[in-house]
Amino acid sequence: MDEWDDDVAVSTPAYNNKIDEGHSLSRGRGFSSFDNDDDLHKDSNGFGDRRGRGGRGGGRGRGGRGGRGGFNRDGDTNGGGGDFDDEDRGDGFRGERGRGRGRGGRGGGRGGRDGDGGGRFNNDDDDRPQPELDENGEPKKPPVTYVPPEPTEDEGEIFGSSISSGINFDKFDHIAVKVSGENPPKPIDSFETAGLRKYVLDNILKSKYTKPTPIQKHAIPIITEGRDLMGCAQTGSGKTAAFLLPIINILLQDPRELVVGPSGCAQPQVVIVSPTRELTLQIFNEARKFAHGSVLKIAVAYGGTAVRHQGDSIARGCHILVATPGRLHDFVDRNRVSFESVRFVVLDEADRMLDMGFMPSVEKMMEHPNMAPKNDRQTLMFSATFPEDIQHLAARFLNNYLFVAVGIVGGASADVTQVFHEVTKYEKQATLKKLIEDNEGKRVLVFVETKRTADFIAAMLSEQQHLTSSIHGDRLQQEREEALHNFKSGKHCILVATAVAARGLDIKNVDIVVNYDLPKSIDEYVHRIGRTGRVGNRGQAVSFYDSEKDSALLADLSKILRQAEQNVPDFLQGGGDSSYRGSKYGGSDVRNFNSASAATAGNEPEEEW
Ligand SMILES: Nc1ncnc2c1ncn2[C@@H]1O[C@H](COP(=O)(O)OP(=O)(O)OP(=O)(O)O)[C@@H](O)[C@H]1O
Repeated sequence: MDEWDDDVAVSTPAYNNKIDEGHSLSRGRGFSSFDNDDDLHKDSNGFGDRRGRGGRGGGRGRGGRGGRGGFNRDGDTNGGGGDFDDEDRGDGFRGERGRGRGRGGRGGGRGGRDGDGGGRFNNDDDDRPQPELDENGEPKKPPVTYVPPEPTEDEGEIFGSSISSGINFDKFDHIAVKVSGENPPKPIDSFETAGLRKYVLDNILKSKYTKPTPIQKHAIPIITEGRDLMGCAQTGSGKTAAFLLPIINILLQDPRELVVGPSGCAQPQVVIVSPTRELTLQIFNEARKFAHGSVLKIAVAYGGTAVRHQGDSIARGCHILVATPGRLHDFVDRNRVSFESVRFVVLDEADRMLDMGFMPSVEKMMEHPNMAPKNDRQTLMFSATFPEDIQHLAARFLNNYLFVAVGIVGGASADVTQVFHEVTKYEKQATLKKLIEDNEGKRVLVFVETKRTADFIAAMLSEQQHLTSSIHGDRLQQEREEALHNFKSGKHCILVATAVAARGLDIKNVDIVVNYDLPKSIDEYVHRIGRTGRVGNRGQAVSFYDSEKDSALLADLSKILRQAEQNVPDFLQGGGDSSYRGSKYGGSDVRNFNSASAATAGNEPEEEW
C-alpha cells in the first residue's frame, strides 16, 4: 500500500462503486420514486432528505460550513462534501464561497441520523451496514487505487481529438481585438510565419489547424517575446494552443537541462494548473499532441487517482507538468515536485483559479520559497471570462503584463443559439423529457445544480431508454472518466453534469447544452453554453428559466443575449441593473491603459457595456 494513497482518499459510497454503465433505477442508486419533483428541490434548506442514499449529507447550503471546513489537502473533490462541491481545489475553503457551499454536508446529513431534523428516514432503524468511521467521526476512506489508462501512443488518436473548425471559423477574424500594456509585439498572420520550429509546425499541420485564431495570433508573439499575459477570448476559440504552442516552441528553441533532484524530485520548467481533473487531463493530452515526436516530457497530476502511479511518472522528470492544485501541492509538500526550475506558470480558467476557492492554492504556489520570482518566470493567464475584481487580484502575480481581449470580455460565443423556456420547478422534468425526445440521437449535455439532481436526472432518462451518463464530484474518478469517454465516443448521447464540466472541456459534436438548472453566475452560464458552438461550429443552448429561483440572473442574461445579437424573450426583459461587469466592446484592462498601446482589429464596437 502506498502511504500516500492513505492520505489522498475518496469516499466510496456503496451505491457508487461501479464504473460508468449508464444509469438505471434498478441499480440501487437510492431513488425510490420519480414523482418527487418537490423533493428534488426541497433540499435547499440544508436538511438531509437523502432518500436512502445515506451518504452525502444535508449540511450543504448555509449549514454547510459546519463540517470539516474543507481542508482536504488533496482538494479531492471526489470525497463527498456538499452537494455543489465539485472542483479540484487545493486547500478546501469551499465553505467560504458565496453560496455557502462546504464540506459540512458530509457530517450533517446521513439521512437524518445526526438529528438534523430533516431526514425523512431515520437511520436508527437502518440495518444497512454503516461505514467504519475515522477519529473525526467521518466515514473512513478507502485508498484511491485508480490508475488511469496510459496515454495513447497512436498518432491517429493523438491528433484526432480536436474539434474540426466549423463554417463560422473565418468570422473569428472579424472580432475586435484589444491589446493593452506596454509595447505589445505585432500579431502573427499565419503559423508558418510565426518562427515556430519544425516539430511544432508539423504537429500543427497534423492537428489540421490551417490558420491561427485571434487569441493565437496575439498570444504566440507575446509569449515568444518573454512577456506575461492575461488573455481573454470566447469559449472554444483555441486558448489552449495559444499558450501551449509558444511554450513548447521556446522549450525546444532554448532548451534547458531536465533536472530531477534527489530522491526523484522533479523540477518541471512549465507548470500549468486548471480547476478540474478532466480539464487537466485534456490539457495534458493537448500538450502531448503539440510536443509529439520531440524530446519534451509531459506529466500530469490530478486527484482521484493512485498517487504512486503519477509520482513514478513525474519522478522520471518532466519539462511540463499539468496539474490540479490539490494534487500539485501534495507532490510539492512531499518533495516530489519542486518549482526551482520553473520558467512558465500558466493558470487556465484563471478567473476561477483566482477566486476565493482556489486563491489559497495559487498563492501557495506563486509564493512558494522555491518558485522563481515573477520577474524571473513568465506568468500566463487565460479564460473566457475575467471579472475586473479578479483582474485586480491577478495583477500581483504578473510582471508588466499584456492584456489581450478578443471580443467582449466574458461575452458568450456568437455561434451558440440561446433559447429559454420559462418553467416552474415542477415543469422541468417534463420539459427535459420532451426536449430529449424531440432531439433523439443528438448529443446533449445537461447541466444541473447539484450532484444529487445529476444522479436523479441521469437515472430518470436512463429509465426512459436514453443512454445517459453523469459526471459530478461524488463519482469516483474512474466513473467520471468513463462517463466522459462514453459521451465523447457517442456510446451515450446524454451527459448530465454539475459545474465540474462547465469549464474548458472540449467535446466534439455537442449539439445542445441544456441548463436544467441555471447557474448562479453569468460567467458560469457563459462557460457552460460554450461547451457547444466551438471553433466556428454552430451550437444550441436551451435554458430552463424559473422566475422564482433565477430572477437574480435576469438582467445579466438579457445583456448577454443582446450582446450575442439574439432574441430576448419577454420574460427576460427588464430586470434592473446587470451585475455583469461587462466593459466596452473589445474588453477592458483594469489598469486603464489608454489606447496608446492598443491594437484593435475587426469590427468597431457598436454597444457600450
Ligand atoms: N487554429 C486552430 N484551427 C483549428 N482548430 C483549432 C485551432 N486552435 C484550436 N483549435 C481547436 O479548437 C478547439 C477548442 O480549443 P480550446 O479547447 O483551446 O478552446 P478554449 O478557447 O480554451 O475554450 P474554453 O474557453 O471553453 O476553454 C479544440 O478542439 C482545438 O483543437
